Amino acid sequence: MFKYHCLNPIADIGLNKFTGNYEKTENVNEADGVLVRSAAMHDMELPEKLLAVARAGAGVNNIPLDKCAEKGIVVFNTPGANANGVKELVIAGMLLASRDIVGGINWVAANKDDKNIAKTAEKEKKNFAGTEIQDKKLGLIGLGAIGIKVANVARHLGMEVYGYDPYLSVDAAWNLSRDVKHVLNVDEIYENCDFISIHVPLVETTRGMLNKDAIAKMKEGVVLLNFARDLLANEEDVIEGIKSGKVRKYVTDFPNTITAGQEGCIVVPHLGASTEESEDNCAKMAVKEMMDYLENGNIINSVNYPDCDMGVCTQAGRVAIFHKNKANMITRFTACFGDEGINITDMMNKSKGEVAYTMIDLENAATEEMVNKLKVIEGVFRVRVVK
Ligand SMILES: NC(=O)C1=CN([C@@H]2O[C@H](COP(=O)(O)OP(=O)(O)OC[C@H]3O[C@@H](n4cnc5c(N)ncnc54)[C@H](O)[C@@H]3O)[C@@H](O)[C@H]2O)C=CC1
Ligand SMILES: O=C(O)C(=O)COP(=O)(O)O
Repeated sequence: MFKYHCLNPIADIGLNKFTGNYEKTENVNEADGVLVRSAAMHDMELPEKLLAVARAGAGVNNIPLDKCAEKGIVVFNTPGANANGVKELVIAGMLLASRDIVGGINWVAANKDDKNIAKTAEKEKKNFAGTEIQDKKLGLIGLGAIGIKVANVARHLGMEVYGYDPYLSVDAAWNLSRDVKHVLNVDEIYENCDFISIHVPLVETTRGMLNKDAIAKMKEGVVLLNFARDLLANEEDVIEGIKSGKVRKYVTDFPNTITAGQEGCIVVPHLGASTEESEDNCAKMAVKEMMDYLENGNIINSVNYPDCDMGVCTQAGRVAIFHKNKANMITRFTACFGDEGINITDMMNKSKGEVAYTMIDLENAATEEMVNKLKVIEGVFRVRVVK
């Protein structure tokens, strides 16, 4: 029996995929797996028993990835599962920045008791007029699951699209409209685009990349859209840009004390992935990944361990070892079984950066003694008897 805990509400359609072998627990300390959306986990004590964290979503900056890796806790996310939800809101963001739709709606609500509202509206509407997005230039920083979708739909809306992503995957390149201008220097986006939308993960190298130096290179009246993470922008610099007239609007999905209620900022309460479809997709994918890992030891879509998939174990035993990615580890692991005369029928070793994962199928189940021998090998973080 496995136990799981939800740090955020997770869609039932996903949770219902758990079989009778799973039980929900309100006590995180007794959970084998944790499901999470945006709950902050950095200050959380990681329970000793915990084997896996599945983020029902894309961004994992709320999870201590390295700390989890060192404890042999696999962190998963759900690539692409909420990308369409975000894409649609980015398009809405461009439209909200182009015309004062919100101002207009508020005006109507404030004048609801005016018997002549139909007539007055015709006089007032000039105050909420704007521009169109067709034929404007859109620059996308990051062409992953979301960036590609925004690029392709913007082309259909008649925009000229520039894309920048130094790590563009082959899969992404296949899915990207041929009409998107792929630039190799982000400055080309800053210098040419009327709308700039950022879709990269928040990591040390991307933190604060939309700052005053970047803004200085941009066109007068640029619209900035941030549906990725607030800390990707130096928002004090963005506010300066708005005050000076250089930045026409800043559309962000991440309210904070810098942007909330600020003139020129259109702030949405982190609604990018809050659609029925995205929530369902993410929940289903997160639960599937967690079950495959808990039951079979297979890792698919992890952000802190390599993918490693040996299917369902048909042998008597399966052992999974989390360890440092360094020389001579496999020899030492195999010796632990060889010394006891246990035959290894299959094995797989994969690495990701400084960590590695080894799965070993055995003709006989591993004994406690063998597991203890593996645990004391220098560089081993965790040994898990899957079967
Ligand atoms: N507002 C919301 O509700 C949501 C926000 N997000 C945020 O959006 C981000 C992107 O999501 P996805 O597109 O699904 O992720 P993804 O992993 O599919 O795409 C990210 C892309 O950014 C690229 N990249 C990394 N560093 C870069 C750099 N310095 N310059 C340019 N490109 C760079 C990568 O090569 C990758 O193609 C997430 O990390 C998350 O922070 C994601 C989903 C929902
Ligand atoms: O997937 C992401 O990165 C998101 O930002 C969505 O967050 P949420 O699941 O809506 O709390």
